[in-house]
Amino acid sequence: MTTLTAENLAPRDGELYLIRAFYRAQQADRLFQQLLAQLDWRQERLFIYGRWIDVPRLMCWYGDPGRHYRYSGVDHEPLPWTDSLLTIKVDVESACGASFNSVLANLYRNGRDSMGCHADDEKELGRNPLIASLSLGERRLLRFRHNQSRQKLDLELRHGDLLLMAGELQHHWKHELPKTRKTKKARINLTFRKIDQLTR
Ligand SMILES: O=C(O)CCC(=O)C(=O)O
Ligand SMILES: [Fe+2]
Repeated sequence: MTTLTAENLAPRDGELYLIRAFYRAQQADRLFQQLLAQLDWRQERLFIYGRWIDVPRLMCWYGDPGRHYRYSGVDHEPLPWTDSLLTIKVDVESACGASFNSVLANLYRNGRDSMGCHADDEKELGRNPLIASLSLGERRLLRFRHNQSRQKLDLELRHGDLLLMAGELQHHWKHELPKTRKTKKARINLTFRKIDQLTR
């Protein structure tokens, strides 16, 4: 495990820190295998233009009880933390000096799986959220685009890398994980988040 000495990679309007090999290969291998086998991976579906579409990846949501979160248009109650997720959470928290109460896990089974362009700007995350994103398995491209200038920033996320998104980033940039023909192998991504309890 390495700690934060990174420079801000965002050219403007936000903060992006990339810690390469936060977990070294061997430990990253072990975590990848554990998460792949142990997490409760689910196929979510979206109702678009009158029909149900499979989301192009598997997902699951873990966290402290009561930390509801909306994704794919559905309100989700978190699953209870697993040992592996708790271990990672503690490591990530000490690296970035912040605490998290939930994690969204995504499994991209191969290069055909993807995530569309979005910002993590849900109200529950607060105004300028810190989101810590751990990559395991195949390397994939994460593409950022600035809302006004359309400036593009591509980051290759590799096995064991930790990416921190902070400051105003979610207000000014969107990000996506495009499909690719370069790989047929799987990648897991964990995004640790702090969800405020909103009164509803
Ligand atoms: O898989 C990734 O690296 C991106 C995940 C992401 O943007 C999200 O979960 O909000
Ligand atoms: Fe995101």
